Amino acid sequence: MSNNTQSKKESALIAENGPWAAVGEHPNAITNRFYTYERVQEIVAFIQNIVPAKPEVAIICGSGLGGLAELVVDKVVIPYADIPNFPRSTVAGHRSNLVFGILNGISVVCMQGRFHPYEGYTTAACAFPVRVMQMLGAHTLIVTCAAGGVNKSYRVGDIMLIKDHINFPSMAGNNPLIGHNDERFGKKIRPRFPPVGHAYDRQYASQMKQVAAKHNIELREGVYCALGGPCYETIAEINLLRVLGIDAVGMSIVHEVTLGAHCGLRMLGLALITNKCLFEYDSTIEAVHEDVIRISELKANELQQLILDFVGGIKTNKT
Ligand SMILES: O=P(O)(O)O[C@H]1O[C@H](CO)[C@@H](O)[C@H]1O
Ligand code: HPA
Repeated sequence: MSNNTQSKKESALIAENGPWAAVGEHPNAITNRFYTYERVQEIVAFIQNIVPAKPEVAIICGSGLGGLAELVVDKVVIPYADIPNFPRSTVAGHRSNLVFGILNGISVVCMQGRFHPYEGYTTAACAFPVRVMQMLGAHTLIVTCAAGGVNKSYRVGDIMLIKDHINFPSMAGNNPLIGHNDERFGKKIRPRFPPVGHAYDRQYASQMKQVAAKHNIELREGVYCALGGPCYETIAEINLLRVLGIDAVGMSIVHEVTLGAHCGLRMLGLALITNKCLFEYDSTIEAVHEDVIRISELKANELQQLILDFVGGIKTNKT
C-alpha cells in the first residue's frame, strides 16, 4: 500500500471513529491484551501437566543468583523455551528455567532468570510470570537482585532487605498494569488502583531480620530504585538518587512487585550490593556486568542461607 493510500485510510478511520483512532495503544496495554487471564490459565495448565504439585513460594533469582534453584530437591526443571508464549532471558547470569521442588520443606517455584525492560520486553511482559506463579498456587513472592550501592556506607557484598522502592519507569508512565484491568487476577477482586505502600510485607521483613541475626549476617535495610537501563548511571544521576534517599539502584524488581501487589502476594525483597556507585568525577572505577555476576556468585552463599532459613519458617498455607 502506498503511503498516500495508507494515510487516506487512516484519515477515514479518524473521521469515522474520532481522534483516538489515531492514538497508538500503550505497549503495556498491548502486552496485557495478549497475556489475558485465559492465556495465563493456558500456561498454568501446561505447567500443571508436568508438575501437578502446587508451589507455595515463588522466588525470582537475580543476576548471578540462580544457584539458589540448585538447592531445590525433588527438582523438576522446565526451560522457558518449552513453555508456550513464555519469554526467554537474554542476559548473562540469567538462565531460562522454571525450577520446581522443595526448598527446606516448602514447595517452591524458582525463576532461574528474569526479564528486564532493556532486553526489549515491555514491563508488563517482564512481570506477567508473577501472575503465572500466583495462579499455580504461590502465596508468597521473594524477589532477589544485584544492585549498585548508592548509600555511601554500603560495601560490596552487603545484603539489603528492601523496605520500599521507587519505580521510576512507572513515575514516567510505564506501569505494567497499564491497559485493561482484569479483576480475576488474584484471589480477591483486583482493583484498578492497587495500593503498593505496603508491598513489602512487614512481618516477613522482621522474620528475615531474625534469620540474619541468627546467622550473624549483617543485613542492611533500604530503598531500592529501578531505572530503565541498560546503561549504568551517570555520576550526576547517582548524586540525584542519593539526594532522593535511595540506597540501592538496579533495573528490575519493581514491575514484578507491582503485579505481585495486584494479585495479592506477600512479598520479600533482597538486593545484593555488587558494586559501589560512582559519586566522584575523578573516580576511575566503572560498573561492569561481569563484576556484578562475579560478586553475586561469590556472595550467593549468604543470600541463599537467608532464603533457605526464611522459607523454612513460612507456615504452610493449606487454604
Ligand atoms: O536486577 P538483576 O536482574 O539482578 O540484574 C542487575 O544486574 C544487571 C546489571 O549488571 C541489571 O540487569 C540489573 O538489574
Ligand atoms: N546500576 C544499575 N543496576 C545495577 C547496578 C548498578 O550499579 N549494579 C547491579 N545492577
